[in-house]
Amino acid sequence: MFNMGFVNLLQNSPLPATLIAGRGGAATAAIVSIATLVFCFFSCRILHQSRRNERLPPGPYPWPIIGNLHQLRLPVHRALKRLADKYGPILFLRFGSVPTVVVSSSEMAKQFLKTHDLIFASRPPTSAGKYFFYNFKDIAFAPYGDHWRKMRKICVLELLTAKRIESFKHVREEEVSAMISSIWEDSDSGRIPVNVTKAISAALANIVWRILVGNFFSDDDLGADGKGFTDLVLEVSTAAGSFNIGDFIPCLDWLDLQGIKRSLKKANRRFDAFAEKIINDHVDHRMARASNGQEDTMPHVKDFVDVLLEVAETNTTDTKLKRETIKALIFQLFAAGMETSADALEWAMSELLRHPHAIQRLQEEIESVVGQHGKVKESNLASMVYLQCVVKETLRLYPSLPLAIPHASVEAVTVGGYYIPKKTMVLINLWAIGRDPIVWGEDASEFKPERFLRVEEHTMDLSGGQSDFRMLPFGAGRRRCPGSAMAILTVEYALAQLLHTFDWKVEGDPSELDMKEACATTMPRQAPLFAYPKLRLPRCL
Ligand code: HEM
Repeated sequence: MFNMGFVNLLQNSPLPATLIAGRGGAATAAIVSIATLVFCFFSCRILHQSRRNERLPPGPYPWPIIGNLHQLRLPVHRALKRLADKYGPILFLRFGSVPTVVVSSSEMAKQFLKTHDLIFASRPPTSAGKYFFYNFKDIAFAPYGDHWRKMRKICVLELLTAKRIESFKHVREEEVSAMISSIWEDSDSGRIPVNVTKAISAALANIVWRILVGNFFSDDDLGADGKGFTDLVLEVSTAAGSFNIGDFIPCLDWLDLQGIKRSLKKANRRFDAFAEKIINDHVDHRMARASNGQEDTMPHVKDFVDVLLEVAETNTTDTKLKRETIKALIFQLFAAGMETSADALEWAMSELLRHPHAIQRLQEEIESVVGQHGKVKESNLASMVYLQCVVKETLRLYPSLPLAIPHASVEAVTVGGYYIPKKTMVLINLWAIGRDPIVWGEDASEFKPERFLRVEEHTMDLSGGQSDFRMLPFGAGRRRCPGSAMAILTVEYALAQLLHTFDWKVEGDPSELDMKEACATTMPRQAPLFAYPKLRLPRCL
């Protein structure tokens, strides 16, 4: 969803004239060719001048029009790491006409996200923000400014507070229990391998949806044409994660060569009707409760839509919310909260399955805290130090958004001795930073939760608000993830329960388990994870 990553870049490689001839005929192709030549001429000149006058960071020479786009391969975070190995931790590229800097070391990340945080706190304009999120009424794609500040304030002070997260404890407990039962059932009591990826995704969708909207997640809610809400999220994610030629070569934007704008607008129309119904239902319930006097006698746990409607009713102009904003937030928080946490959980399970000694150590720890028969409670997690190390190690190796969300500079600035022009897109390669051997040692690519047992690592704060930049799975600075506390709690809790209830086995040699990442918007496994569960604690089901 978030990673305006260049997921379909290679499939959608920019060959404008050919693409157009196929769609609209020779006349359009001729216009595009002329526009392309003119653009090519001017972009070469501008490029040449900036290279001559300013000391830009090093990088491969860009081609006219497409710049360095041809150098990207999937997965993009790996391709950018290879370029960083050649040119250094601050690397200059051009994606079409958009100047782009890739940051690949913790030292450099600190310069961008701490020293010059304010300058890089904006986002580049994207079609997803414009056409799906009601012209940037969301938070993640919104440029730095008043609207974003208001959204951030609402997220941090109203929606994702420690108290609010705690109020949904029962949701996490119920949904994790339901996941455990479904795993056991689907595996025919451990006789057939179960699709762990699917079970995790379903549980996370339910948890996040109930927190957001208050009722159970049903994929059929969206209605008519047989496509469910998950399909819609996938559709928008794919469009948002695709390379939209128009975002990078503005003179071709109007042509919508890949149909991305059309697809985003269509998805928005479908979602809008659905979201209107959600909001109307909430308004009706609130009125009914108020007229029955229930608000005082039977206070209920407010979901995020309740909270947003309350904020919308406040009279301060500072926080007054438009309906479109509520709709944009519903969709974005669902996608942000669900996909990322599900990815982290499935990678943790995958690595643990390859490392039986780590599973054993974890199970011993959990048992020592909750006993042999009890269920894990969220209040137990603080005593499970090794569990915390496993989650940190997973996020170090598998940051769900490997390139964060692109940042953009609001003014020109010099960083590390290099000139960074205004409106430069900045990609922070979180994946490369977490695997940097200079910081993490020669075994940086290996899964070793023990490395976090040292006090220095164990006390490391992952939220991105502190001064530690050795790993940044949640980003850092002003645009850091506001959902990190909720994410860590959910992942730790679900993982502890999965390991406490079952022993796990994969088909074949566990060390040979396929660990390739998919080229999606976030970074899930390429192949779903299948494993056999064996019940350890019958009374837990
Ligand atoms: C393991 C789970 C998660 C990971 C790894 C993760 C990671 C990230 C990262 C890397 C960013 C971009 C930071 C940047 O641009 O520098 C981000 C932004 C964001 N995340 Fe998360 N996230 C997770 C879970 C969540 C959850 C549970 C929520 C809320 C329900 C959430 C809401 C957001 C929002 C709203 C933003 C945009 C912030 C802004 O632009 O100001 N995330 N996340």
